[in-house]
Amino acid sequence: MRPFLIAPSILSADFARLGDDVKAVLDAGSDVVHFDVMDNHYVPNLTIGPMVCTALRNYGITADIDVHLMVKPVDRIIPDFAKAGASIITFHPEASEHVDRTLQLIKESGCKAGLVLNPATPLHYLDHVMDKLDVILLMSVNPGFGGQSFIPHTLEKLRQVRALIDASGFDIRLEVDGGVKVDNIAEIAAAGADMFVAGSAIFSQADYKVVIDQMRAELASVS
Ligand SMILES: O=C(CO)[C@H](O)[C@H](O)COP(=O)(O)O
Repeated sequence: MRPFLIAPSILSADFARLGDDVKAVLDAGSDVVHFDVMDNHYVPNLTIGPMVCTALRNYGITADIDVHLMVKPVDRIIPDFAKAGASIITFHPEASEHVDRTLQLIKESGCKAGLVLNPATPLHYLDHVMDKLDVILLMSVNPGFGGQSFIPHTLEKLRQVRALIDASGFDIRLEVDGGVKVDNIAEIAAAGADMFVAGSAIFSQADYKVVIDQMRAELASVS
């Protein structure tokens, strides 16, 4: 398994001082900035777009930015996010008319590409596109809001996707998003995840380093 990556979801960051907050969470030892894009159409919430991604890059954020598109349609916003400095772009297959074409568009834009599966979305969406995926993101809550509880059946889904990835031989990250905390991250890693999105668990704490160190200590116990 590759090194575990911790990706704070800036959905729970302080938007009034976003640059400083993102810098703080990276300085505290996290790896990747998870950037949640919601359109009040595909999901019932409205967040941030490419201009905010550009602003973070202009502010000096050099870490990978993992853009999770919860928007429909997806294709027309992809080149804008690539220009804005996205490193990874993931989308929900139900939000794309042509999943293969959308994956290709992300790659042609120079970003890594991934599919996101909601808690009730079947794994068959992965059929025929494994060779085009850099990331598979399993939602462990229904998308739209931070601070929800981890849905336990995600553990079995993670085990199934881990087996699919290992059997495929492709180099694909298995990311999980929603309700990830210090007290469940080891169990989630043991089920096969290697990239962990955590919003409220990190940003609700006064000292981000304490909680990130605790997550790393939990992950160290997983072989
Ligand atoms: O995509 C998301 C919601 O759609 C968020 O990234 C996710 O819920 C993370 O927040 P938390 O760690 O607080 O559950």
